Amino acid sequence: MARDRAQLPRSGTTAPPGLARQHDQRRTAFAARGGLVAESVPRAVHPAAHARGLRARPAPARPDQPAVEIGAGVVKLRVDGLSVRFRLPGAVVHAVTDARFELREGRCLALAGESGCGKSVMAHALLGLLPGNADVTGHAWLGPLDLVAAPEKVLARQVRGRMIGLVPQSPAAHLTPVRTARDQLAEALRELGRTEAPDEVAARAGLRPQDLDRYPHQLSGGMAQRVANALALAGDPPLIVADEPTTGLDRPLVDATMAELRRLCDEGRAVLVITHDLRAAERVADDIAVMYAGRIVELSEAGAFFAGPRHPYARGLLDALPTRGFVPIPGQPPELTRLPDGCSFQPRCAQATPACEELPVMSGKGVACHHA
Ligand SMILES: Nc1ncnc2c1ncn2[C@@H]1O[C@H](COP(=O)(O)OP(=O)(O)OP(=O)(O)O)[C@@H](O)[C@H]1O
Ligand code: NI
Repeated sequence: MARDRAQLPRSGTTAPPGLARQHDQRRTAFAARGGLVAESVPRAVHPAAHARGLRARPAPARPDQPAVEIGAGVVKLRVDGLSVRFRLPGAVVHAVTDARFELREGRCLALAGESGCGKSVMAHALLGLLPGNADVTGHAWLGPLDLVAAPEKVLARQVRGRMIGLVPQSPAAHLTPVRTARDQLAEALRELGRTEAPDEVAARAGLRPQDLDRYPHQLSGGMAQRVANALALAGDPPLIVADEPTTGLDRPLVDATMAELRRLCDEGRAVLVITHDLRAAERVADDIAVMYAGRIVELSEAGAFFAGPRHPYARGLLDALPTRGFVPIPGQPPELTRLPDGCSFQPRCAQATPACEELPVMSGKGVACHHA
């Protein structure tokens, strides 16, 4: 994965240290409660609802854009024109632009793309976990509830942990260092009003009772991952968001984690897995969404995607895999503060023509490219 990371340069801007820290504190508080944020988390750490009140530039409306229909099953989450902007002094980061996709029960959607393309920001937008300098527009329908418009109280009491479980990026860093895994799981269960014993929930995530006696620094990467999974599953949510669940794991653990996510799907949950690792995605995903510079540029069923991706960027990502030629994509992603007007991939694209000066619209077949 270090190799995958090396091939996939970070795009866009980096959050100033203060903002990044604020963001991390909130994620930590969230993950330490098993993807649950109860009222005990200070309000100051939850400015997302406030941020939603300060909407900036809405994403351009696009009535011409058809919905991409993939897969069967009941829709659990419908993301419709979701955009996220971060206000920085003198600049605006276009982190996510006009995202549209559905998560269905029993299906796993993998969200792939180079580092910095907006994957985690999208996940955090769904959970109301963005910092105060974020403006979120569009909709994310969880049944009749629009997660974008929902007040923080509703997200905290009804959504996080109960409806949507988050497996955070780098789980070890998100556990409270001074408390055992059992303690943290017990607290999450208590806050969710669940009566199961921590050992029972942990067993479902592949942990032995003695593993729960450990403090975070005593957990291996794989065990910390399982503790994070157990925390995310504590409230038995129908929808799971796993943000890079395999980063830093060796291949057998990657396989085990993906098998676990697959099992969650097969039990009827809807799973969104964010990953750099297309090989891992291939093992678990029913559908693949490829993001580039904040936009979803291809959305396909996994079988069709791996047989022949249609967007030139998606092809580039596959060709960059060690198993598929190891050919890196030339160039760098654009700064998210200065996106080109047309296709963002155009400067790196071998197929670019003058037509690419115009923004390609996502087609009904799930690809946003003038040449697909
Ligand atoms: N609080 C913030 N303020 C300003 N910019 C931010 C903030 N948080 C994230 N960003 C920017 O938003 C963009 C998308 O970040 P995001 O974390 O979603 O990337 P990612 O696709 O998850 O990457 P990775 O694979 O490295 O985790 C990046 O350019 C990042 O620097
Ligand atoms: Ni991320």
